[in-house]
Amino acid sequence: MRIVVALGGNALLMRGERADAAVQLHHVEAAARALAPLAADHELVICHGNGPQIGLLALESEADPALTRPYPLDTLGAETQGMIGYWLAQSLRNAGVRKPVLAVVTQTVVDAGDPAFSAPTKFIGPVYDRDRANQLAEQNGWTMAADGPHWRRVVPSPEPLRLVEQDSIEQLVSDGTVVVCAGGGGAPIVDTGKLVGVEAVVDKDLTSAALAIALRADRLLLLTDVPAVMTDFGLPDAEPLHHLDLEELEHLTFPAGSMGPKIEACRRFVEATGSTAAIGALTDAEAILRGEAGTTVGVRITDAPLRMAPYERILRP
Ligand SMILES: Nc1ncnc2c1ncn2[C@@H]1O[C@H](COP(=O)(O)OP(=O)(O)O)[C@@H](O)[C@H]1O
Ligand SMILES: NC(=O)OP(=O)(O)O
Repeated sequence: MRIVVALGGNALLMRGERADAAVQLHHVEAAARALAPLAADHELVICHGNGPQIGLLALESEADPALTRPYPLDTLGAETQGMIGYWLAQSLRNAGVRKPVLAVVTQTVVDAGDPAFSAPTKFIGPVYDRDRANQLAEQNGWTMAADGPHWRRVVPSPEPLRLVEQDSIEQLVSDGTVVVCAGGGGAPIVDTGKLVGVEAVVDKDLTSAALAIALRADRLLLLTDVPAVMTDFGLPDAEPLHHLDLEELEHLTFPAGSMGPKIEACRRFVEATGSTAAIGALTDAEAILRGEAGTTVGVRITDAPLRMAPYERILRP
């Protein structure tokens, strides 16, 4: 099978956790161990998030007195692709992947007229209390928005139209290379005859869906820090959803900055390919592929019951 996996930025650096390189590398190593079996048996393309990481780089850039202007988000996005791609490529090899592994910096074309440029929704960086968020908004001209009980910076997140390096990725994956690409949704650019970076962070789940469709992938796996899509999420009677078909999706709504884009990515992939997409925990990658964990969207893989036991703590906080 040809599989496109999207790894959540939050799974690589959990909310409230120290952003030290060693902490993140530790999470990347766990991700690599979970993905290594997939790499052995399938064609594998790995995309990753960068929300926490690009926010940190933006803070550093804002605070650097040596700079006339802070680095733009497209450039910081490319930096996160290099950093996380390096960690992933190294950790996949250390996890025993014997195929060639290549991390590539890629660009995602967006529309300069996308309404997202005037309505920021993408959470980046750490969480703050309301006072600190107000202070940063005033100091740096940032837009802040509520993320659960906290506040966080939000930036424009335009629609991914296509990846500039799509054909090269197809070539590499067809040749048996495990490709790490489209990190942070890809460095956002507009194409007006000349490629120019723009101030945005593209959603990596939507980019992964666009790439999975372009590569004619058999599966799209969106791996994050929750074991499944849940009804009444965060409430005591939350229940995991084993399976959703396209019709059911029409009647459900999910939060814009988190589960919403994942559901939309699944919908687009399933609609375009007639195959199966899935959402679940990173550590369950193999079980999700078999349809035994997580939430599948599209063609149902198995009727076996969802493995609930390990998730009790998360499902019923
Ligand atoms: N119905 C839901 N079921 C499960 N998780 C949900 C739901 N609604 C919102 N979420 C949130 O979505 C988050 C995953 O999205 P996101 O934070 O964007 O992840 P990532 O950075 O890993 O891609 C979960 O941590 C959870 O807080
Ligand atoms: N770019 C992006 O979608 O990152 P996260 O997964 O960290 O939100």
